[in-house]
Amino acid sequence: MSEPALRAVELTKRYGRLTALDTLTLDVRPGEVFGFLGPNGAGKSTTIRLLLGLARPTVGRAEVFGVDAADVARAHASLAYVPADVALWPQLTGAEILHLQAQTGPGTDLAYRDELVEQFQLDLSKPARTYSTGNRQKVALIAAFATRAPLLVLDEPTSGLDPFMEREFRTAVGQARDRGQTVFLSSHQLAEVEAVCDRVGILRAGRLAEVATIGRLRGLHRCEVSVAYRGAVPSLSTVPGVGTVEAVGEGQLRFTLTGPPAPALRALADADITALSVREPSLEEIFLDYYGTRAGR
Ligand SMILES: Nc1ncnc2c1ncn2[C@@H]1O[C@H](COP(=O)(O)OP(=O)(O)OP(=O)(O)O)[C@@H](O)[C@H]1O
Repeated sequence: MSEPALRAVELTKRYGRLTALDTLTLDVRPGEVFGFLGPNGAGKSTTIRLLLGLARPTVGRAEVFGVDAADVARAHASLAYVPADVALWPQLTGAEILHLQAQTGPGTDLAYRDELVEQFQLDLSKPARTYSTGNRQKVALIAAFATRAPLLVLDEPTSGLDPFMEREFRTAVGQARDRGQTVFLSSHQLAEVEAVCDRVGILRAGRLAEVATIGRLRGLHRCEVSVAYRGAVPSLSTVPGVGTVEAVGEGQLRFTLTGPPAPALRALADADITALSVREPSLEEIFLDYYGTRAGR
């Protein structure tokens, strides 16, 4: 399929005077794992509801593999969705729910589903009303990952999972990618996005602030270089890309660097450098650059 798995064209949602999503234009390519990152209230769930045809855009449109999101029956034939708050039929057991979903969804790989039940250590014999939040999330994730749907849409998929289960989740996303499925997941967990996503979109107060691969996102941001030197102090203050330079001890300097390192390396080559280390920003530092201090609308 050459159509994008998901397409948003100037997608906008207003609730009265509040613009929850502001002219979002975005293509998610078939086969990629796309992370949609943003703090509480940034508009992630609103975007997902619009992409799934669960809410109507004020302006713009959304498509799933070229099908208008409003054409729910056709659009949903090629996707599986796990909402942020999973609701299950309380009187049915986990096994009965998985059976029901396999019969009504876009087709399920039953052998793989059994493997997932093992991986996620889910007790299928219990009625869903006795399941914890995390166990309800597991049922929905297992049902979604076991489908052959070309697109998986996961809203805050690990919010109820413990760290061990988060690891299983990451494995399952990797297996989905290997099978060629597209995964679109929203998250405010940076480590998760960093671990599983090919590209990430950063949403801030309803607007898309950036779309980039994890590597490029880091490249756009400053890294921190520490050097030890003998003799004359390296002259860096006018070098392109070099930001703040600070002396951190006898014969030691630390400076920030943005963009290509060649000019800084040339400047350092003229000094007698005895040690050099480069620290890349963590995704958390990049995230904080976008949101200022504490994330918020
Ligand atoms: N039905 C609604 N009516 C009015 N305002 C709404 C409605 N749904 C969402 N909003 C508002 O739209 C904004 C975006 O909310 P949304 O739930 O999409 O954010 P989010 O990024 O998913 O946040 P979280 O991470 O907390 O789930 C918020 O200010 C929210 O209060």
